[in-house]
Amino acid sequence: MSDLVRRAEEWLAQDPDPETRAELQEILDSGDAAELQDRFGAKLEFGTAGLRGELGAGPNRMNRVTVMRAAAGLARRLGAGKHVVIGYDARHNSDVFARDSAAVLNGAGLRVSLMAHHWPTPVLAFAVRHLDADAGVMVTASHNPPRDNGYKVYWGDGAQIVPPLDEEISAAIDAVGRVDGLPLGDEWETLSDAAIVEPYLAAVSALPLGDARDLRVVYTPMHGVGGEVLLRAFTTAGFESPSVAEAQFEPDPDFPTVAFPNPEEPGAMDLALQMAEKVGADLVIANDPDADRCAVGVPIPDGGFRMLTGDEVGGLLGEYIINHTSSPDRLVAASIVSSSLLGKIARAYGVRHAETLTGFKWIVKAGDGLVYGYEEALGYSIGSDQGLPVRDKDGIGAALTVAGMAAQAKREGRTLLDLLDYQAGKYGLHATAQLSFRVADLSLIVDAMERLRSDPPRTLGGRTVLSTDDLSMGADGLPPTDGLRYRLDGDARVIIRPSGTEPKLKCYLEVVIPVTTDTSTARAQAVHDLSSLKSDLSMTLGL
Ligand SMILES: O=P([O-])(O)O[C@H]1O[C@H](COP(=O)(O)O)[C@@H](O)[C@H](O)[C@H]1O
Ligand SMILES: [Mg+2]
Repeated sequence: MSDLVRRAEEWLAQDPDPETRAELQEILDSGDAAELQDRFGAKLEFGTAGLRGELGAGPNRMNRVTVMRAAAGLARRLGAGKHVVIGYDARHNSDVFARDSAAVLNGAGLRVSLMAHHWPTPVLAFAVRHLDADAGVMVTASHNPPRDNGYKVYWGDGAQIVPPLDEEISAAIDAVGRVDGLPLGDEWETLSDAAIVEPYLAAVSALPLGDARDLRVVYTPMHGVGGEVLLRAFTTAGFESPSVAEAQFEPDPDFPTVAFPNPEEPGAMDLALQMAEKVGADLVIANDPDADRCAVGVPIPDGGFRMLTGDEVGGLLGEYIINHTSSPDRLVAASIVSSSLLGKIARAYGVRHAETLTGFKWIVKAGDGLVYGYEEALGYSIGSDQGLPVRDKDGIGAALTVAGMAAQAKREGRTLLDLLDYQAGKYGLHATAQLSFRVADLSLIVDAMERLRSDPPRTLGGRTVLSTDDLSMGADGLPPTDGLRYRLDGDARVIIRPSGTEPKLKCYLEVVIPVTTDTSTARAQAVHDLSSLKSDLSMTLGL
């Protein structure tokens, strides 16, 4: 306890933020050992997408001290004279964290370009390469709850950092002394709309979008920062401006109309779907709050709309991009927790295919010639024969490409659902689902993984487990990662892994059903099979 108190007092003495100082003083005064342990017994580490955590005082929270330390560590690892671009979303304190980072980096002798406004994550990822910078920082917690914030770090190749670079930066952060002793600079360049958003818009509107433009689109940025840039992207590319879910259009760090600002969460799409019914939309598009994810909804024949899964959109875009590129050494990639459909599509066209670990930082590094990468978590990076303009997932480039594809289908008298049926007939119905368990105590996840390893399930959802891969030992030449993969009887697969961005255990399910009579019979079978897998997994995991 006394050691924790000492660390807390040392933190308090250097914290420039009166709010977190008051919060920490209160904890110290109350002598709340559990709170101190939670905040000072651990520190935020680089996860799937940078640092991410709750706002509040202490090294295990996002706050000005954590951010200044991260920037100082990054500065040490890069060295004076290097150029860093900084972007930020509209969350609580994101702009403050961005300015603190700019001051620390500049104070350490680095050149800094700071976005003039809260723009989407893909604009920052684009900017790193467009400006030929050495690194980038995006202050965002993406789709996490309002109380969180985060720090995505990019290297000069425009992709988020992977090991061992993240470990090297962590070590450099650990070597930072007190932040109140850091030299602060105030000479940085402000990146205007013309300097960065316009070139980004030019790049995404040059993607292979086809030439059909007749489409009625409803859009929501889910209280995040995608709105303005997405609407401009649509009109720049020649589409009519989408109708917007007004109550969610302006950035709002409290995300007032949704429980979680994640298009995958139940209820998050309600407003946009109501609007889509009202205007008779052909397509509903949502971005997550930092606009790197893209969710897609379509009208269904019996009335109403349905959201497509990330894997459904991933398969459609995959075949579309293969059909709209021609370079001989093209490569497409997806993460191992995504559907196996992309691999089958690639094989059918004689295109190279790669599987990577979860996280877009891995997907964009799948290899040379990458024209398309996707993951089930609504993440897509779209390219052309010239490569990917954004080496991270891009919810805006993806939205445009889906719109281009849907408009082309519409011109031919078809819908995206028809395209899905076509793919099911050609490759088999690849149906996927996710089951995730949010926990208050991370040790529950550690225990669940340990139980699975010590007492491996023999069957899941009534299917025999044919083989188990412990991904922590490395599998298929991939770097080791905490996770378990089960291959099941009858072409089914389950992967279980702890999230690297939220306190969640995630299970990714896939069943492949051959289409023998018609797709609706196969779909009904898939729904049944996935739900028995889900209920069996819930029981097995006991979470
Ligand atoms: O949150 P975002 O939109 O930055 O997205 C980040 O986190 C997602 C969830 O990761 P995990 O399953 O480890 O929580 C990853 O799929 C994604 O590649 C990564 O960029
Ligand atoms: Mg995001």
